[in-house]
Amino acid sequence: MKVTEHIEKAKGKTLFSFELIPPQKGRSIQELYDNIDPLMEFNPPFIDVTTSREEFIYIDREGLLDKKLTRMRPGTLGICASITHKYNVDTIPHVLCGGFTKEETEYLLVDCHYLGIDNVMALRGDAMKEEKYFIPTKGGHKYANELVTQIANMNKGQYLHEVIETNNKSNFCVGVAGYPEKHMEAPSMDSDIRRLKEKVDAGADYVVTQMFFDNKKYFSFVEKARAAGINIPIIPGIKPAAVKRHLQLLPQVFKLDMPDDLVRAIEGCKNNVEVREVGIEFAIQQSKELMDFGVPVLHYYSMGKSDNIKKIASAIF
Ligand SMILES: NC(=O)C1=CN([C@@H]2O[C@H](COP(=O)(O)OP(=O)(O)OC[C@H]3O[C@@H](n4cnc5c(N)ncnc54)[C@H](O)[C@@H]3O)[C@@H](O)[C@H]2O)C=CC1
Ligand SMILES: Nc1nc(=O)c2c([nH]1)NC[C@@H]1CN(c3ccc(C(=O)N[C@@H](CCC(=O)O)C(=O)O)cc3)CN21
Repeated sequence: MKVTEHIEKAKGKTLFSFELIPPQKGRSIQELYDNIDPLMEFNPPFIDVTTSREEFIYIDREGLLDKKLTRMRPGTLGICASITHKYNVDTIPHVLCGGFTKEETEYLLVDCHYLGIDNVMALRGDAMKEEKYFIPTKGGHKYANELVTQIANMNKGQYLHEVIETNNKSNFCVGVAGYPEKHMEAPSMDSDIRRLKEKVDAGADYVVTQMFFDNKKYFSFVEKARAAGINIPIIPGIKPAAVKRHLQLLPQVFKLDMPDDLVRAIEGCKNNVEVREVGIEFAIQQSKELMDFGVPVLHYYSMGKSDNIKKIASAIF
């Protein structure tokens, strides 16, 4: 079922969902299941599975470093199919521009369609580690709105190069990313909102936001989006702070501000066990306020261990 249908069916009740990152290759899918199991009691209507970019690795061959390009966390679609099969829940693969040609994206979408996966999250994706800025893959898309257009075309029965037109159309519900604190590369908030509107006009059905810690940023983002004519659901993404290192890392990696009361509370912690508790308590308060605002879904970036997400969900749902 589509995300938008889940939201309609909930009739104003806030839903719970979360996001997983595939394990490093060579590891077991059981690790993922162990983190999903404790969260299933909160009835997530859907679970997102991220797609990781390829990266350069360096292999030491008797003193000479051999540079190889590889995807360290493959398996997004297989994980989606197996989670749906095991838990009877909708899964949403993240589809990226970076690292994929348009043809490869088409094959992936065909696989999704055959598997009965009818939601995809369409993202440009991050720059590779050694790149300062995102460099489009040869034969791939430059911005997420182009990817949304490709998916929307498939929904019309139009495949690449117009080689095939068919009445057996896909019917993907398409999610896109939104940035309450502006995307790091966008020159202004207004231009970023215009870019978001382009994705919506291309066919996006809902937005999931980048993580944020200050709800005021989300409320103001929703207001600006509505004023710009964006009328689709805007789902807040929430990441509980969990380790002291997050004080530097999260603002640096995701270009966001942390409220001073949270910063002070984390600074005052003696160890990461305490930080985890502070992060949980903060996320509970944040989630409660968002729920009162009437958000359709609270979407948690669990990305690994789920014990903190379970505590938050227990307090909220
Ligand atoms: N919020 C989320 O749920 C997730 C976000 N991401 C990350 O989001 C980041 C970007 O992905 P998207 O938001 O999908 O990219 P996007 O293509 O929508 O936007 C990327 C940047 O380019 C700008 N832009 C967009 N279209 C443009 C155009 N035609 N001309 C000039 N500038 C344009 C935007 O303002 C933004 O600064 C990546 O770093 C990605 O990995 C990844 C996974 C999940
Ligand atoms: N720029 C960007 N890239 C992404 O892949 C991404 C977003 N933003 N925002 C939305 C979701 C959330 N994602 C993530 C990815 C990793 C962590 C995470 O747990 N990161 C490490 C620190 C970051 C690092 O080491 O680079 C952590 O310890 O929390 C959280 C959310 C993936 N998605």
